[in-house]
Amino acid sequence: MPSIAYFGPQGTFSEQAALAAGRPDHTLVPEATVPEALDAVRHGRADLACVPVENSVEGAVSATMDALAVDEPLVAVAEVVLPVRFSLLARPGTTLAGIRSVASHPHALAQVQGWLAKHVSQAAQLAATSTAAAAVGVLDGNCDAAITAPVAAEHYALAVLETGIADVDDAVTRFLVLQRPGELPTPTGSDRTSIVAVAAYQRTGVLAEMLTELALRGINLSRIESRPMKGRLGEYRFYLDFDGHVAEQRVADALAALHRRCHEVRFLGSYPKADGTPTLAGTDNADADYAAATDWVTTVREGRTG
Ligand SMILES: O=C(O)C(=O)C[C@]1(C(=O)O)C=C[C@@H](O)C=C1
Repeated sequence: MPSIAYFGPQGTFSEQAALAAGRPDHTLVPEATVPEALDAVRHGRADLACVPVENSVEGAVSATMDALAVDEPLVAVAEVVLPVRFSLLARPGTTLAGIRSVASHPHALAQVQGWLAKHVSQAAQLAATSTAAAAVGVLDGNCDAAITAPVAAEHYALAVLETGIADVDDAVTRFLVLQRPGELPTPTGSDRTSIVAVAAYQRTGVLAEMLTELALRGINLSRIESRPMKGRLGEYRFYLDFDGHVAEQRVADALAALHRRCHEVRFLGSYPKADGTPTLAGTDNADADYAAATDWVTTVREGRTG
């Protein structure tokens, strides 16, 4: 039976995202960390991995960004965007006033700072590997309460002290569903392409050059992040998300240009956008425009026209 590894244990937002990915034939396999979920796919223990990539409040999930840039390449085949509101779970009988420590994933804690300051300001905040791992920590007696996904209450014998917690009402997290490189998803007209590019650092204006390759082809950039290369200061990987599918000529053309300009380009997938909004493309950049232009150059080369 095919399987999806997700950032677990049971009861995380990542599990919810894996369930929402629309693969009812896949069994769900919890992994303790994002790199382990990705490695499960790299090493053939799972067919797909579902991991968080960015949150509208806290930004990039660096564990995911870093793990996607190294080791065997994986490519995204889908994205899932979930609204993020949290529950506060504790052992039965615990009161808000009695909570001395509250644990969660750092991303989750960052999204509820206002609520914690107002309601449990006395509690020390502890980092857990995930929201559900924090719930396990409460059961194990390592902390008094956990900030979790609401669904965690169905998996762990803990009391729900509060639910619907969010400093930002409309907060969302975006997850990627990834597989080993293989057949690409069919273009839908509402697609996103993700890449990681390592620029030639010593060249002045190199980032502007890279972005110009997209802009000239009418490609809409939807996200740019940088992460350090780790070994030295001043060297970065750039993560670019942009509208369009590599099957479209303007995107293929831009990728080829980036490949020429950069030390390294890693393709992270072309996949349907979760919100279904149509691909934004400037004028004169349709496949037919590229085909007509290529035909014309051919006639010039063959001496058939001026
Ligand atoms: O711990 C979880 O439940 C996760 O799926 C991780 C994660 C994250 O990394 O941002 C996902 C969504 C929420 O924003 C908080 C935590």
